[in-house]
Amino acid sequence: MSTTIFALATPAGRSGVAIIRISGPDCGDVLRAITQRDLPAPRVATRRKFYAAKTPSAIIDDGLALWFPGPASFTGEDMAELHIHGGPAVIAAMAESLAAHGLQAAEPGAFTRRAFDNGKLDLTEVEGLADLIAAETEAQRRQALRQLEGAFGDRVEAWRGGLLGALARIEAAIDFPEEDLPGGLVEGVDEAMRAIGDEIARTLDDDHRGERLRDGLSVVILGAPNAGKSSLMNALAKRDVAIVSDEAGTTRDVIELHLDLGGYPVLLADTAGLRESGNKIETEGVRRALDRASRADLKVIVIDGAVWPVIPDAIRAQIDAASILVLNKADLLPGPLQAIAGHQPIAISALTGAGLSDLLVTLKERAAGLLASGDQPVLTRLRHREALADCRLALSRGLAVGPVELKAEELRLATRALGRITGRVEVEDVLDVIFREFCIGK
Ligand SMILES: Nc1nc2c(ncn2[C@@H]2O[C@H](COP(=O)(O)OP(=O)(O)OP(=O)(O)O)[C@@H](O)[C@H]2O)c(=O)[nH]1
Ligand SMILES: [K+]
Ligand SMILES: [Mg+2]
Repeated sequence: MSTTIFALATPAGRSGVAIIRISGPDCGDVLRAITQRDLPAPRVATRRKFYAAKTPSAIIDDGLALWFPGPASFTGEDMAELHIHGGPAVIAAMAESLAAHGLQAAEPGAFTRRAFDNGKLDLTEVEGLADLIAAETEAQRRQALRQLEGAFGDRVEAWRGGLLGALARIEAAIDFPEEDLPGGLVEGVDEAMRAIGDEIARTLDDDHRGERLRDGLSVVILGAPNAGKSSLMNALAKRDVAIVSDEAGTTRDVIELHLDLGGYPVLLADTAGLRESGNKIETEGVRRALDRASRADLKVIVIDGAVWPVIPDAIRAQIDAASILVLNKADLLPGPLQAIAGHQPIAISALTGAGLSDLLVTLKERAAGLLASGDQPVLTRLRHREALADCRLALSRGLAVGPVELKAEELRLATRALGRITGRVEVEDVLDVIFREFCIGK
């Protein structure tokens, strides 16, 4: 028997309204007890006074109660919401009263765990829900909502259904050879395996766009000391995040900033100027800068307009397909710029703000090329990627083997890998499909 749990669903602290959620078998009894009234009509916000458990004549607060009888609730259990005033003392008194009625404070994620256990959400939907709550930009929100609505899980389940059908055919051929099986039974199995394997391969070949959208695009600002990297960081942040000075070697630590680039999440990093230095701390800063650069999705390489067209070798070495060249201090430079290593630099002045909008447009374009749009069901986690890769491997092995027993074993592994994604691995499924398709053992 499940326990009955409660938790504050709104952030801790002071707020106009706070919402306490309750889930479990004692929910209805406790709601009746704390309101000293009958249950409200299901899913209708109803004005109620809430009473203390230990001194039943004492009113804690006056608010709204909602009653969600299971199984048509988020967790599938009986649930309630108490909308109370969001003062710390009100919340504390309510929590104390619920605990006195025997309810347990919920662990993080406990409601969603119950929803999963009761089949209300599959694992990808659980992940979508977590991502939706964590989403900081529009594209992230759209991607998370799609996953919560089951777009990705449905695709995986459709593949799994196809493979279970193929497995059922093979199992029938193995286990019931005496049965009068329809002709051409095993034919088509390879075809299904190949078709689904190809679709999975296409899904895997996504350049990590969904994962990147979920995690945020990693963009690093690189350049020689005093090129104006921190000035650019501050200009993009529209505030003073990094120290700027005319002293070369000012920045040592990697300084991070979250940016919303037209709906795309970006983690921008300012770094130490790249140069050989006798200073231990600065050398460590340069090591950190290079480490960050090696893991970045994009590199904004800032070239110092004050020494243009001289570009130190350490900076030149960083120019590649992942870089955007920026020539800073354009206010000091007359005339047009020539391309460097095939890249046309964007002229900016971190000081005056000139050219920053051009840089932002380019950054946005490059981000759009690297990130999922949020509108397609995509892989958002390594977990999905690994399971799909396992599935695909099992399918290729299954296609390569002759004996049906071995083919069946690989198919089983393939479906199990997909089942891990949605969290629905069960042998019962195979039996279900066998009996439904062939009516064996009728
Ligand atoms: N004229 C002009 N000066 C600039 C511009 N951007 C930055 N500076 C100046 O250049 C100097 C160095 O700027 P920073 O932003 O500290 O340079 P940095 O690349 O972060 O330097 P380190 O952290 O030492 O590697 C400061 O004196 C800035 O005021 C610009 O667009 N025009
Ligand atoms: K500096
Ligand atoms: Mg700096």
